[in-house]
Amino acid sequence: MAYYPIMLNIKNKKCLVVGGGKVALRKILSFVEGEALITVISPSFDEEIIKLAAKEKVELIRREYQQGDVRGFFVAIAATDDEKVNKLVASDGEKYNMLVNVVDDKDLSSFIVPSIVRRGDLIISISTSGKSPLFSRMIKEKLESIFNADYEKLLQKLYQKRIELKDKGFTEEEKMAIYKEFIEKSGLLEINGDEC
Ligand SMILES: C[C@@]1(CC(=O)O)c2cc3[nH]c(cc4nc(cc5[nH]c(cc(n2)[C@H]1CCC(=O)O)[C@@](C)(CC(=O)O)[C@@H]5CCC(=O)O)C(CC(=O)O)=C4CCC(=O)O)c(CCC(=O)O)c3CC(=O)O
Ligand SMILES: NC(=O)C1=CN([C@@H]2O[C@H](COP(=O)(O)OP(=O)(O)OC[C@H]3O[C@@H](n4cnc5c(N)ncnc54)[C@H](O)[C@@H]3O)[C@@H](O)[C@H]2O)C=CC1
Repeated sequence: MAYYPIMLNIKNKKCLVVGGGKVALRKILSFVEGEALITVISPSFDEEIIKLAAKEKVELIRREYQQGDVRGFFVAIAATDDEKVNKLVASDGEKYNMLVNVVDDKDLSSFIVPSIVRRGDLIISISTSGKSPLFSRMIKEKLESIFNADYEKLLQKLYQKRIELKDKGFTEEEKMAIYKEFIEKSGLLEINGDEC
């Protein structure tokens, strides 16, 4: 089985995280980036989560997960340290046809979360299909040292150019040549002097 990679628009969508520990925090932070309406259910919360909830759209519900809690959410992440609870969230998600990520079991997950290098709108996503999350993180760290803020700026310029050239009567080939020249001139895709 090969995973199907997508970019989800979660803005103003109700997203649930079950669990209030370190892994939950990481997943909540990525929901915050996506401007989701976030609910977290857990009998206890790490300090960082409590701080985050004070300034972002994060609702904390201090109790254990109860069967059916996933109802009405767009996506849910089971991030507790209790395998049984994570399994219950997964089976609830299946029942209601939802997207569910289970942090300790990729086979029960309808999606898994990649490692990300974010440079504004440029998103480089790395996944090992669940085989080695540490390897994902280390590849991310390597890419972070290569893809600096210049790439974000170049992307913004390319976007401006695309808007500028839209409906101006250029052929696709002509537009591609203009974009390519822009990219080549920047030198940002040259590795050891070679264009990659
Ligand atoms: C399947 C997946 C499900 C999911 O969470 O979506 C999953 C599952 C598991 N992770 C485990 C361990 C670790 N996870 C990390 C880190 C990250 N894990 C992330 C994603 C994923 N982790 C999905 C697949 C990603 C892929 O395809 O590569 C990242 C990329 C994104 C994120 O979590 O937001 C984030 C990097 C964030 C960053 O970029 O910095 C580290 C390293 C660290 O913490 O530094 C370790 C310890 C080292 C190691 O084990 O490799 C365990 C064992 C737990 C145990 O033993 O108890 C399981 C369960 C299992 O494999 O069964
Ligand atoms: N996917 C990933 O990237 C990774 C996954 N893991 C897995 O994630 C699990 C969680 O790890 P951490 O966040 O470090 O653990 P943690 O101990 O920091 O947090 C666990 C949280 O689960 C909550 N919880 C326990 N029972 C609950 C219930 N019935 N309902 C709701 N919440 C409940 C606890 O209150 C606590 O907030 C680990 O057991 C491990 O298997 C660990 C590392 C990385």
